[in-house]
Amino acid sequence: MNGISIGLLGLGTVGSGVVKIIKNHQDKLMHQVGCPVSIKKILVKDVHKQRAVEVDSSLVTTDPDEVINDADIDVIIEVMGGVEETKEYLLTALKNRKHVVTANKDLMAVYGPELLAVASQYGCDLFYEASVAGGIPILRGLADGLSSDRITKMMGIVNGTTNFILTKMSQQGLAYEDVLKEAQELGYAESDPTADVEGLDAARKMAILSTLGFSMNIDLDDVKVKGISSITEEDLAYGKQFGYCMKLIGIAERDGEKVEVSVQPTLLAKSHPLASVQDEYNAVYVYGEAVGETMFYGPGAGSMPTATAVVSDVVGVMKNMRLGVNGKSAVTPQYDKKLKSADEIFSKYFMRIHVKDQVGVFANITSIFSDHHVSFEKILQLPLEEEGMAEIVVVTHKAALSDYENILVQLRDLEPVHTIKSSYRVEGSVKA
Ligand SMILES: NC(=O)C1=CN([C@@H]2O[C@H](COP(=O)(O)OP(=O)(O)OC[C@H]3O[C@@H](n4cnc5c(N)ncnc54)[C@H](OP(=O)(O)O)[C@@H]3O)[C@@H](O)[C@H]2O)C=CC1
Ligand SMILES: N[C@@H](CC=O)C(=O)O
Ligand code: NA
Repeated sequence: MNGISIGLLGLGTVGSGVVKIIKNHQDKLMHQVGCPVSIKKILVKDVHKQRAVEVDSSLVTTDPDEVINDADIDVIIEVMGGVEETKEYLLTALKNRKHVVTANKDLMAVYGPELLAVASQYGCDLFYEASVAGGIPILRGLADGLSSDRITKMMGIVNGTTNFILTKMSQQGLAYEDVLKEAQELGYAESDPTADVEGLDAARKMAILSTLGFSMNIDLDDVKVKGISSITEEDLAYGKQFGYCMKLIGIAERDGEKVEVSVQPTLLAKSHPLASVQDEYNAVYVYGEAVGETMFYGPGAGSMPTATAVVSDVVGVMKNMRLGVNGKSAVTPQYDKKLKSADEIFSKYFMRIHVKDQVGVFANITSIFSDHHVSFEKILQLPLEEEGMAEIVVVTHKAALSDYENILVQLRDLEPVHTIKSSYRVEGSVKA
């Protein structure tokens, strides 16, 4: 090979990191792949925009055809985001027999299987390491490092923005809106941060992760999602008092042939390995039948960490080129999808409710729990400032999700119950 030409789609946070790594690590890249790597064309929306990195203005274009249809370009790096239009660009590129590297979880969570099939049909690689947990090599960890094992559980802090927000809120008492703004300024958040704070970004990553880890096509719609925007200071304080910390956790668990996948704010026992993951850092805890516990930790967002994963994928493409095995690494899922029903999903739960402070209320509430065979691990009642009102906080023992949901319905119908203020999944145990 005389050299590898790259077409870059996007020159924002990640794209500028890619340009810097290709420029600054040229020696290392040459050594790994045996030829120079250069960027031939860069697609942007606005050619006049000030960039975080210096690029020759002749490289920059607003015409996608100059990139995806350029016969001299070998590899397309897609770091522009978007779904439908972007998918069309990548399909064109693959059909033009260009290898593709993408950081786009929105795209891969929905069209991943289709794009991978087209890639292998045209003998091309399609790598997407940066789409899950930014700079952490988790997809390679699952596809290569743990390929001989049977994965039964994955728990991930896979969204840097929300972990940053929850860390600053609980450790420094900062306000949600202020910390979100800081996460946006630091380039962690998506251009519209709704997907971050409402859990959709993490859900997309969990769909990609569980599809690979469980070798089963998990669709985005299969992932139950709840975000962090309604978490209050009181929830964080009670969590702390009980020995837990609040994290947005993606959980993918397999029992036998059936799996569950969800993303939700979770109170984690402080002794859990994921509890120490702070700020914008991500981590994925993976349990395999043979290997036991493993944890992959690192920066899940930001320009240079994400660009590292992108350029490492390019190195993967180039190594495959030398071996003549491009397009052969995608493995079709081994299993048909089987999802657990609500009576097959078990967890502990935290609930905070406001009730009228009158005779018999406590007994009414506890009898609803016992009618559904759910017992308490912890329970607390405190008077509220409002006259005649009390707050009850419980942590249950493990219960079926179906039972817990029925309890919530019955509590809402119980006259002395004023509001169910919050309800969260709980992972791990805290002893007194
Ligand atoms: N930021 C992060 O930490 C991470 C991001 N990702 C993913 O990487 C991708 C890029 O993210 P990020 O760099 O943060 O995004 P930015 O918004 O910073 O950059 C997007 C770039 O793409 C260009 N672009 C967007 N739409 C079009 C279009 N229709 N036509 C031409 N150019 C377009 C923009 O052009 P212009 O500059 O002219 O507006 C910009 O340069 C996304 O898929 C994101 O989810 C993945 C992991 C981490
Ligand atoms: N917005 C995402 C960026 C990386 O995927 C995050 O905050 O994790
Ligand atoms: Na990654």
